[in-house]
Amino acid sequence: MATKLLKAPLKLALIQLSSGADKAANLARARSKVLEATSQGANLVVLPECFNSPYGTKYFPKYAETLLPSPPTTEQSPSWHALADMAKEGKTYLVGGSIPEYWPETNKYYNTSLVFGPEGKLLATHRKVHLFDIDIPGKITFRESEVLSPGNKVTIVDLPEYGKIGVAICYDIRFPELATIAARKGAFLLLYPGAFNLTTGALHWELQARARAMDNQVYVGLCSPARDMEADYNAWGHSMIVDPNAGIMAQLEEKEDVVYADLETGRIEETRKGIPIYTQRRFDVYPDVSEHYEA
Ligand SMILES: NC(=O)CCC(=O)C(=O)O
Repeated sequence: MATKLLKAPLKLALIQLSSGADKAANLARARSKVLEATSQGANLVVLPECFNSPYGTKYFPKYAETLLPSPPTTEQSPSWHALADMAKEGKTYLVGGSIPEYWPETNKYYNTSLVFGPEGKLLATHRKVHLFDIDIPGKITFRESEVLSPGNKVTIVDLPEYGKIGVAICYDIRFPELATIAARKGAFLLLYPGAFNLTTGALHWELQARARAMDNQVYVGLCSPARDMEADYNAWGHSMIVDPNAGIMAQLEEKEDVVYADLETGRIEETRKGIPIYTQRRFDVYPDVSEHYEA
């Protein structure tokens, strides 16, 4: 029998973390929530975008950490070490949301996600590829590119017991090519730490999650910070997990909480058998976006 994309049942947990200005307090809170999730049996835990700081261009330089040499020292990157320790303590795979990263050689900042394995080893790094630059008059203007530089790769991480996952950050979800490349390279799950807001969250959060699942017939998880109406940026919340048929498995409200779902082997194959878009593509009519990507 052909191997399934998801090789073993997996409990996924998304932590809709409430964080504030105190980085050490944010890291301690993240640790307690990660361990709460692993005590419930989670094998893969996800934190939100900018989980260790407020979200906003003025905060990126203040909270940025340097990730080289690898591993960095605790002074260079307390978050790197906190995440590695959480993963090891909870014996879990951990997608560490994202943190602002500073790259001294080029004097550039990035919005970066660190992925750790159950032994506390760094497995992958994803720098947000598409920067959140939008202007909806009277509603929201935001320009990450005033401070940040974009990453330049698709991130696919192999979790040996389970299979491959695609990791990207927030606004990246609006660019379906990243998702399609990861899925065509064998990912069973696409994860997006992300902080939509009250305008775009209401418009598109659920739609984006379900669309990426539907297009690619894979599981999708979106992990938001909890909403804080005292903060400069009000996150949408509503962290959610979607199945390969684009059905919502579980979704939170806006408060701090953890959302879980049991991902089953065979669901992707069953979905693709029923609606076989996966084998019906017409690469003689349009290009395969994954063709030139080396996993
Ligand atoms: N942090 C982000 O990238 C926000 C993206 C967002 O709100 C959107 O609508 O897209």
